[in-house]
Amino acid sequence: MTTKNDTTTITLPMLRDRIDAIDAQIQDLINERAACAQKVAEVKLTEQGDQNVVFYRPEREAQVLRRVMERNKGPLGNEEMAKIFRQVMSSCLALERPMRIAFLGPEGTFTQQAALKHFGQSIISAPMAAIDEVFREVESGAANYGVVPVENSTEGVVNHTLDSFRNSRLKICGEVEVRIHHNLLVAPNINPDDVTHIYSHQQSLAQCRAWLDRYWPHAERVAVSSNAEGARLAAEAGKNGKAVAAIAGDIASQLYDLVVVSANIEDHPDNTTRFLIIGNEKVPQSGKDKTSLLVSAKNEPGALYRLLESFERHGVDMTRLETRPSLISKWGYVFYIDFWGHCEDEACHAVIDELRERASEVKVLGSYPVAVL
Ligand SMILES: O=C(O)C(=O)C[C@]1(C(=O)O)C=C[C@@H](O)C=C1
Repeated sequence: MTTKNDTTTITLPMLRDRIDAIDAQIQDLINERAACAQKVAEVKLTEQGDQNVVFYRPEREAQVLRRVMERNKGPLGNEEMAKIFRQVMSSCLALERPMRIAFLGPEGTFTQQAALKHFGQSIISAPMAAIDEVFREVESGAANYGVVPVENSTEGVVNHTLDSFRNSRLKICGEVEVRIHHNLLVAPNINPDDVTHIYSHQQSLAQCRAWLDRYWPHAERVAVSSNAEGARLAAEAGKNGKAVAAIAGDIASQLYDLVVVSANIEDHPDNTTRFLIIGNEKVPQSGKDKTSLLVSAKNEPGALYRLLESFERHGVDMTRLETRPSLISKWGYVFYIDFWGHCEDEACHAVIDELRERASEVKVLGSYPVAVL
């Protein structure tokens, strides 16, 4: 190989030598960074005392990743570069204190994928059987943080998650989005043409409704607790020669050794789920934040209008408004409101103060950095 205007030949061994030298430099620098993180842990322990030291700092991580993307010159893309730094920080944090992360299990769910996307690979995974168990695990201190699904771009909100915030003191300290690709899966010994039942989580079945109506109108759809559980059941059934299929993602198909009959069967190609990170601490401002509130309106004419008017007047941009039954009075409702900004930003603070005067209850569920990756 020769370069333009240059007669010097660049050989493969030369390039590999150069890569080896760069790798050695990167390795030294990563270890230098890791040693810094260890020092950070010592400072945190001295400043905060042994009890309740907060090692994980979502606002700082978001700032680091945003800066990585802003200064990136390529040829690696911004996201690719941020993913590398995501893992570097994950390793550094594990060196400070390994984080136990509870998520809606079993192993292989999209929620696990979200946990790994948000925290990196260096975590202790704690799969839970249900959303309220994730909340309990974090409340009890058995897990440092939890990850739960909150809304899907095709199917809307995950009611269980919203309802779990009612009686919980946990705070939302982050969000993460995952593109959801579904596959129709069977055990290797099963002929797909024989399939009589299709197992998956009810949300996943709904996200593939049109595809199932078209290609599998006669197979019975069976809702189970998660799509990974559906994959496990399909694998078990296959061992007994039963022609059962599952709808699940790539991780679950690999985990349970299933064969992909059809890939990417979701009805909407941009099918995305948003997950929340829940923890025990409030998160300081990161410079680009969102806030989530739970608001009980007074049962009187114009009550909702007066809540919304406050956002408009202070120029605070709402991103979501959900209504759920209040569970206290029949036909009473509570509202889940998300908006841009941090509860300590002046305008957001003013809105929250006004809502407290106008609503019967306002609970700040958390202010947290907008998802970076
Ligand atoms: O800055 C800190 O507080 C750190 O602990 C360092 C660090 C990092 O590796 O950059 C690690 C973990 C935190 O969640 C945030 C950042």
